[in-house]
Amino acid sequence: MRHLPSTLVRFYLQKAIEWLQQYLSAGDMPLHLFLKNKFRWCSSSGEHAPQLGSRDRRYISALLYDYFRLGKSFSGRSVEDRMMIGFLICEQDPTPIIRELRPEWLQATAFANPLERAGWFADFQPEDIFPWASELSPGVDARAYAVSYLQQPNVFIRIRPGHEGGFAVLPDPIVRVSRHTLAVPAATNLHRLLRAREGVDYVVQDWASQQVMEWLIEELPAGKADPSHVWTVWDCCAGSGGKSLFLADHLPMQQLVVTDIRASILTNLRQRFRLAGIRKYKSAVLDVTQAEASDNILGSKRFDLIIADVACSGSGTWARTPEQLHFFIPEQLKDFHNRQISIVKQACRHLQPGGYLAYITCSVFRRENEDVADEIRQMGLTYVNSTLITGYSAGGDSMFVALFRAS
Ligand SMILES: C[S@@+](CC[C@H](N)C(=O)[O-])C[C@H]1O[C@@H](n2cnc3c(N)ncnc32)[C@H](O)[C@@H]1O
Repeated sequence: MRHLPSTLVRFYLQKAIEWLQQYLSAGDMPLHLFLKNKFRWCSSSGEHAPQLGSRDRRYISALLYDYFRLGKSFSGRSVEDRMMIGFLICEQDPTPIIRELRPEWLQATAFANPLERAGWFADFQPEDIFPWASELSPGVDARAYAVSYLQQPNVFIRIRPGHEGGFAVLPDPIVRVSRHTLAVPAATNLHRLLRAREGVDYVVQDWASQQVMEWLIEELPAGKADPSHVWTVWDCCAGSGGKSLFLADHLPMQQLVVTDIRASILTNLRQRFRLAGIRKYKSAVLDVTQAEASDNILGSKRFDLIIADVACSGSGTWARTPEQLHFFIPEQLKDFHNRQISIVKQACRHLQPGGYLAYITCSVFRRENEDVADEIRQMGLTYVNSTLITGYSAGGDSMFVALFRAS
């Protein structure tokens, strides 16, 4: 149990509240970027700004993140109370701050887990954290999902096939989830712990994302009837290439095309592909909703597998970015839904007869998952199967995947 001087504790709280107000009026930029800019400003503004060491940054960041982890719960309380409650519930050792600022709550620190600590407050209801339960996909446990916000999710590693040897002995705190999946608490310095090379021997990929791809490989004829099939694949919203990297490691491909609307993310993808030794692919910046632009890039090319890991609310990952809970309004789901339909509609024009479409989201909302899947059926594709990966119960993200086949 560390001791912090009273003036320092009060300084952390004052800074966190001041920055919270600035952050809320700045709009919905990612909190980690806002904090990065703030810390950079502090270290470059000389005597006009407070000089913050790594411990100071840790405490101020935790106060802000924990405030957002409460979601819509404790909404009748003051900002300062909510920040203190969040810190008490979500931090492993909240005593240095609580002892100084809310000594009357110290009893609650005797409980080990966040939910028990939260339950110590009479005005806490887990369901209040995430009050949009009626919008969730069937199969999402609203309470378990809401409670998952109280803890920072783990980081997951996927060991690339053929590179397992370097992971026979795992240093603390790395935990083996399965043969190819490892978990570590967020903010662990992996490069210091592992000799294995990131990007070469392993990639950072969430558990849910790995589960989705394992499920997909099993559902495709490659996993079942026809292991000799060599695939032509278009990853139309490829991002930094997590899904394509998985496919390249597990599916025989004769052609891989990756596109994304953002040039910057494709730069990242190319770097990851280079490290992974993947050279046989084509990449292009493309807004898939634009038919003419797609035709310019793809011509009349048709694929036997299209991965549409579409832009979505990202609600399956919000325990990593709890500030999103604050900014979310359910009306946004309509826009996401419409964008998803228009991506899929255009992408499907490049599907081979008999080819497969994998529709993927990192969302827990029915509007983005089952409702879009229903509309894909109405477009004339045959539904094969779907699954919801409820990563909130495994300390990771949650995702939805539905597989369709063109006639
Ligand atoms: C969920 S992310 C993809 C993650 C990626 N598949 C992975 O596993 O690393 C969705 C991506 O869709 C891209 N995107 C959004 N709208 C798009 C559009 N109209 N056309 C193409 N890409 C789009 C975003 O830039 C984002 O990178």
